[in-house]
Amino acid sequence: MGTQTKPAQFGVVGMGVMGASLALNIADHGFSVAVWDRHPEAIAKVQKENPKQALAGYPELEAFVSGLERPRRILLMITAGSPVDEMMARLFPLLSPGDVIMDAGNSWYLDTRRREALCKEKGFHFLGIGVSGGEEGARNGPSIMPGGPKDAYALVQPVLEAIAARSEEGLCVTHVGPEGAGHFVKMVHNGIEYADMQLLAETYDVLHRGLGLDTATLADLFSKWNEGIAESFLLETTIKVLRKRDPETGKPLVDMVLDKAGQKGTGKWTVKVALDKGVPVPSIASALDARNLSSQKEDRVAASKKLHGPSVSLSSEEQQQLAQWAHDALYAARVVTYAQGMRLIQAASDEYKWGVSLAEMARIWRGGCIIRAKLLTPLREAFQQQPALPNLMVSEAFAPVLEKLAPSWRKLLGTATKLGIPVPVFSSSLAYLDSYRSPELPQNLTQAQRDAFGAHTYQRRDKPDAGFVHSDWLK
Ligand SMILES: NC(=O)C1=CN([C@@H]2O[C@H](COP(=O)(O)OP(=O)(O)OC[C@H]3O[C@@H](n4cnc5c(N)ncnc54)[C@H](OP(=O)(O)O)[C@@H]3O)[C@@H](O)[C@H]2O)C=CC1
Ligand SMILES: O=C(CO)[C@H](O)[C@H](O)COP(=O)(O)O
Repeated sequence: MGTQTKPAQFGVVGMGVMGASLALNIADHGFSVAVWDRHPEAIAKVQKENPKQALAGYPELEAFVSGLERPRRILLMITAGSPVDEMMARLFPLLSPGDVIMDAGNSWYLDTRRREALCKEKGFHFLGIGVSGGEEGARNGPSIMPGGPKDAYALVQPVLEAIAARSEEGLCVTHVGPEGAGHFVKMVHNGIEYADMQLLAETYDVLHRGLGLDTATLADLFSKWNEGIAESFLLETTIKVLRKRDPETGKPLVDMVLDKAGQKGTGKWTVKVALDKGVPVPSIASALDARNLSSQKEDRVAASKKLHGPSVSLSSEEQQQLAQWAHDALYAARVVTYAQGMRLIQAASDEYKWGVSLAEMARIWRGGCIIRAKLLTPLREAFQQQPALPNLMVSEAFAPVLEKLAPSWRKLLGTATKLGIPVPVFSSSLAYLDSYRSPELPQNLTQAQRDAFGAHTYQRRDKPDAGFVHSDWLK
């Protein structure tokens, strides 16, 4: 296992996929790193596979903590939830005032607030840090979203800045805000990730099943798209996935994958929080529902025998234009998805007085993270020019783009609906755009219905100062 005599500058707890990669990344940048995992063999494995990084591994937690220079900087990269509380409880008796605990997993932001308060009581610092980029990002440069007290951030800033991704717009790390701001932003990042992934899945479905393009042709088409405005890490990943062949059958590997999507919970949290805060995020909610519905495989198979879709063919215009419509709709729907996520972050930042800069969030997402995309550059500029922008969709940069692309988007939806191919995120995103741009919505009827059956009262348009009134609708 091996220990070192000179105290290590940084400690990492958890040698799973992300913890091991982050520890190696930190070591690559010249910091001495001590590591601990509850299973010593996990430590030995990382050390054996990476002899150059010389990680100091400790099977005993006490020795690991003693082996760190003060103030100790300990990053937890373990399963979110109760394991983090358990780990902190084990660390507390071993720490000294001024030591810093960082939780870099996908933790619930209210847990982060609670943990920070608990650490403060005990004289320790606590940071809740969102990390995005998967295993590769953690190893070579993730996007990092740290939240917590600024003085605690200052103690770890050089390390986080050394290991973060760099884009043309700078380092992909910044202090997001106090308390759970970092984990909140990471949660919304994941919500956007769900919607963007589902948009790509819907695009693939319409062009594959609807237009009959095979996976190789789709990969070529998406590669062309990825050279233009639609460029993104998730599109790039989709291309790689579509090109992969199954060594066993020689078929495209994606065709061998069972169509039941899993999830670990951050998408669900995003939707729950959005509901609590009254911020509509229909694109993210539809993506979550799409995963949930996909998991009901047996029901879907049974239903397919009773509920039949349309039997129609595409017009020659649809055959020629569908790919272009899909391209335009993908970009426009993505803008709308990011608009919802940004609105949700703004709402939380206002409520908790976090002072999160949306422009900075767009900047640190430009490299390293799963939702990095070309559109984040004009998105950042939009929030830089107008920090109090009510919604990204009405920005000078994006309003004309949405105007221009919406006709293609409507055509795509029309064609998909005609074919009976589900496009839940494309359609809910367009409904969001259409609702947001409507000065009139039919909720006058909703209010009248509420008042009619439950005397819930309503406001009159012609007497705005009259307050809430009731009518006897049913007589
Ligand atoms: N994978 C990804 O792409 C990303 C993951 N994350 C987040 O990072 C965190 C870690 O994820 P990942 O590395 O993928 O997961 P892994 O399952 O690979 O690793 C989990 C780690 O947590 C440790 N662990 C679990 N329970 C306990 C406990 N009670 N006490 C101490 N250690 C415990 C495990 O130890 P042992 O192996 O010994 O059981 C292991 O080291 C999660 O919060 C995840 O949501 C964030 C961004 C991206
Ligand atoms: O945090 C991440 C990326 O930033 C993870 O990849 C994300 O948790 C995956 O989520 P899910 O398993 O729910 O699809």
